[in-house]
Amino acid sequence: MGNETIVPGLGLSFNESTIKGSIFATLVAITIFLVGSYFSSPLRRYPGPFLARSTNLWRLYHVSRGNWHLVIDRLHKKYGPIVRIGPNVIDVDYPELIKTVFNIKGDWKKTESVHASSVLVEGHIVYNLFSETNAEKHAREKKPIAKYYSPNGVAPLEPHMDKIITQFCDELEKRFIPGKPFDLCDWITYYTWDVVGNVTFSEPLGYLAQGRDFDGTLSNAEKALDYFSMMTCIPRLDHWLDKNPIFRIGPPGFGGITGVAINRLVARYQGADTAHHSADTPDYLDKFIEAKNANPDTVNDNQIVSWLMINMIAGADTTAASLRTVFYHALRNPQIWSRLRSEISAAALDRPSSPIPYKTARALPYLDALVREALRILPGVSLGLERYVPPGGAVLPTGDTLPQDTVLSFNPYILCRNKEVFGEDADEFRPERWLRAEGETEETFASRLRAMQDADLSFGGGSRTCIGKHMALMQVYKVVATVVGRYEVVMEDRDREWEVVNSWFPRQKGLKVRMEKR
Ligand code: HEM
Repeated sequence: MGNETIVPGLGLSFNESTIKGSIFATLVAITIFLVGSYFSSPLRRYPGPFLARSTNLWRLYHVSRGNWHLVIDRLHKKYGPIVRIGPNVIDVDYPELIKTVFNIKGDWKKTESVHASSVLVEGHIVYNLFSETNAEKHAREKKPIAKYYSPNGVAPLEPHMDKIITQFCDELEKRFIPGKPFDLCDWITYYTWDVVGNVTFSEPLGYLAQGRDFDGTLSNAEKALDYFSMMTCIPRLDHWLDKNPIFRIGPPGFGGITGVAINRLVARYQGADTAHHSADTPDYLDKFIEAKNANPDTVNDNQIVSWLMINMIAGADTTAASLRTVFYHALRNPQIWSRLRSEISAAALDRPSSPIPYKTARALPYLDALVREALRILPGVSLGLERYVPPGGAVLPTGDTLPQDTVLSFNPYILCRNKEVFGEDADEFRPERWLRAEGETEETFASRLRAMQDADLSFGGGSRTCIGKHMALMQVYKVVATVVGRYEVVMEDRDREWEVVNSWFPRQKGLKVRMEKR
């Protein structure tokens, strides 16, 4: 008999040689599994880290560290345009494939990687406009409301945004002028969440007024997004964790936001929110009720709550991430800020008494270049957008055919840095790349611009393109133009890099500024 290990309390005893034997058998099994999956996969010819070929845990580990964009960038620099990042997943840097994959037909289906951002209702998982992967169900959910997010659909929302931009400026002036340093990152978050509240319910959610995450929603959202980002790697895990009907082990739920959505819906039906809501300036809740009335057989109140929630969950942090990038780079590079200021002055927009109209802001070429460059250098989604290869397989630019159901991952962060499209300085922040260069012919510029636009996946593409794009852009252009027109803003420490945590949406921290009125 060898040495025995006794587990107190359980009355179990293990023989030392049995333990060693079990460890050895487990190691052998793991090795056989790793080697087996390495040699048996049709993707074995594609380069990538050894562990990534056998398990998605490798990717999950890196995504959980919040620096996936840097890891995948390094891997593409090392291996080239194709990197195997999972047993059945390859990440590709082929802008020429975007039009084929992100098409209107939707035959390249979204993978289950987005399923975690759903809810469990009475034991059933309920998907939303973002996480629904079934093309027919997705179309049914999108059709009744798509028109409210088109450029014409968002135009009537401008007064709602004006109200919040005015409040944003008032709060900053009251609290920080003259010259008191504050973190612009936090205030941008309060701004975008309040805009979403106001365009959706005609009432801000209250973060600007309170100057803090008073109800914990913002920090809950951060934790939920961290969780979603990890579940993109092994979506099945979510069934055991957050969607476990017996014992839920997930991130904090969106109970607060769900409560807000339900309460506002009930208040609207009862006419109890007339203190802030007027039919003259309709909001999304009005539109969703209109959609229900027009489609009584397919739209019910649960659907309305789902649409309301998606506005908040998908609309605020994405826009905040992009807006922070605009300000960070404009403030870090004094020549960018000064060129922007000159453009605003030349357009007679200095010290505007009210928020600058979207149409005016959109017509400023340098501001436009700045926003495009910010969306390029750090896209609001910097994880891979995954699609299944459809029946019949797919041919890569290399000539290789990929079998049906292989997962192709397109990371906007990578595609937006493609040197063939964006130039050798693609890693640098340079808004001028979006403008016609000196000596460049109109035709050359037009074709260069088209190539850059075609490679830009910052809002996704095709049938699953971002529904909130026009709303997000309106928020961004208007507030940047208004702030630059009104204030002198200086970054506290221009040499200090900020911190970027790449969650489902990138989260930046550390943009300390001081402001003065112009
Ligand atoms: C600058 C801000 C934003 C960025 C960078 C952004 C980015 C994206 C991207 C890349 C996708 C495609 C995801 C995929 O293919 O898997 C997407 C989809 C989506 N976005 Fe946005 N988004 C922004 C703002 C918004 C806003 C304001 C809303 C508010 C409604 C929104 C709602 C959605 C929805 C519902 C989808 C799924 C659309 C579908 O599958 O039909 N987004 N977004």
